[in-house]
Amino acid sequence: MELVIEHLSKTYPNGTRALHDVSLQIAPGMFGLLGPNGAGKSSLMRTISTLQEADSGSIRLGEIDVLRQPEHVRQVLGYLPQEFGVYPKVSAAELLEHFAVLKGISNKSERRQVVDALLHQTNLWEARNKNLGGYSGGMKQRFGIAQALLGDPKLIIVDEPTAGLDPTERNRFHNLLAEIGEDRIVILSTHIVSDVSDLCRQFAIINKGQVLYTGDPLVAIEEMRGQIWRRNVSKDELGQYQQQFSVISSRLFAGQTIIHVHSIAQPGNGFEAVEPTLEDVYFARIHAAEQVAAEASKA
Ligand SMILES: Nc1ncnc2c1ncn2[C@@H]1O[C@H](COP(=O)(O)OP(=O)(O)OP(=O)(O)O)[C@@H](O)[C@H]1O
Repeated sequence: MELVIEHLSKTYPNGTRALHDVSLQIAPGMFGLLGPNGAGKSSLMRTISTLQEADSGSIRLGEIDVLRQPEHVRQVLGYLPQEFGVYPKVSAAELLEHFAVLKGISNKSERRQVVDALLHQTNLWEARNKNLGGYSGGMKQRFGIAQALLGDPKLIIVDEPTAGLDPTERNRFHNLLAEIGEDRIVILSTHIVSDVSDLCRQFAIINKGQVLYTGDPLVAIEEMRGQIWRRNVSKDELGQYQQQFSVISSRLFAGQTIIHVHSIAQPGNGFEAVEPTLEDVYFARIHAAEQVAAEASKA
């Protein structure tokens, strides 16, 4: 089953253009949707999840017309929203049982089996009788995945799931996502580039409601080969370099400022070529789009 999004656009009543002619083709497996804050990721996720409408365009999930048959989508969809609220005074086992009833698993012994299996799969079995209010961020996110997996959905959407998790919990969450992404479509919306490079064989970069790139992360990296250059600069020089070159990122390392420049030709003395990463791809694409927008606003 494929998810095919074509020419999707959405402008909110206050005039904010959140999605502009978005087209994406998503095959089973993990798909990373990468973009800065405000790029339109949540708007797209909510539209695919049938929680809000689009102004124009279409979304097809296999045979289902997502925008016209929301009730069909809901039967095959699991959704972990950005803000996943839980009832603090009930246990994971109780709440999952309750969600399972809502999901229509009416046979008691079947429900028990499903709930127990999900608690094991998400590594919450030991803590199943603890109140959710006492769960850590990572445990809450794993519980979010458990509820999203009820009813064996074909499409799972997770919105910024690793924000705020410590490295161990993030790692554990990655492993869980990789496991559930084996045989269904999992869309992972995030601004954390390494979430995508670790997990996804397909991804897209969106910025200001527009798709800047979509494809395979390894291909995207390969395409940047030979175009990323690094140099150490002093803090005072940074502004000057930004004027002169396409500085796509600058970061401090051991008290020094390291810049990455995107350039097809060797930018000059003191620059050395580096192996590009997905982060370079991401910053280079966003930077190029901003340049185009700046030029257009000048004209
Ligand atoms: N209900 C709304 N009404 C008006 N504007 C909205 C609404 N929801 C989102 N926006 C605006 O639409 C744009 C896209 O927002 P969206 O939440 O989809 O982005 P995002 O990529 O998910 O960002 P974040 O990572 O910050 O959640 C932003 O400018 C946001 O302020």
